[in-house]
Amino acid sequence: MGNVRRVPTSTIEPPADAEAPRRHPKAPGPGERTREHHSQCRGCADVPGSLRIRSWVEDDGVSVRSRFDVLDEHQGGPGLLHGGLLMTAFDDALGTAHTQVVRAAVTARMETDFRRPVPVGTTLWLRSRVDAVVGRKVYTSGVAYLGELDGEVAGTARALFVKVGAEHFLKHSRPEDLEALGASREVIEAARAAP
Ligand SMILES: CCCCCCCC(=O)SCCNC(=O)CCNC(=O)[C@H](O)C(C)(C)COP(=O)(O)OP(=O)(O)OC[C@H]1O[C@@H](n2cnc3c(N)ncnc32)[C@H](O)[C@@H]1OP(=O)(O)O
Repeated sequence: MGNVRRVPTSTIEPPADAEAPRRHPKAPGPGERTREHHSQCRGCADVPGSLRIRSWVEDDGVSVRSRFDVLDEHQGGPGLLHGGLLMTAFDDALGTAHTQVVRAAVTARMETDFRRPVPVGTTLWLRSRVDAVVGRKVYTSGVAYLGELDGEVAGTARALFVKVGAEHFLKHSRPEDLEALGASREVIEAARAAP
């Protein structure tokens, strides 16, 4: 297999004794609309090619509900939502749930069950939550419903996010995107030179 990195075999089931997650003090409160991940995010930003997912914080301050209007441009099979875009919707919604609890984390692993086809014209509602945080690992899960919250289940997903610091982006993002966010060339170069 040469240089191919071994795929981790650890489960994404949270440990039974993990503590319940708590809302980050700077995260939006119950009923509030959540912030987009980034101004160019293809999940939630208001830009061409985005799924334009909108999310709101639930009463517990940790879970979120998200709305995804399925349009012609989201087709896979004729008149039906592309499965990869349902995964994108879950990635975004679960990623929004994690920002209620931790500042920055990236998707390490995600599992999706596709239960029902989703016709174009449907509004999908997703409920997403953080189940546990253990060290850098953030365990999340979610359900997508057809037409209304708690309607027929279209799919379910679980994802493991891993907390990262600013150096993750300083090392890997395009320099011009970092500079647009205010990072200096010196800071970017120093992060890239670090081991
Ligand atoms: C602001 C965020 C917005 C989010 C919304 C949208 C989400 C996204 O699109 S994120 C983009 C897609 N994801 C990525 O690009 C991530 C690419 N991967 C990486 O950068 C790295 O592999 C990363 C950061 C996940 C982990 O690397 P690294 O920091 O070296 O940590 P590492 O030591 O390997 O793993 C930490 C722990 O997670 C576990 N882990 C890591 N990957 C996996 C995996 N795929 N499956 C199961 N467990 C895993 C490890 O086993 C380890 O567990 P333990 O602490 O118990 O030993």
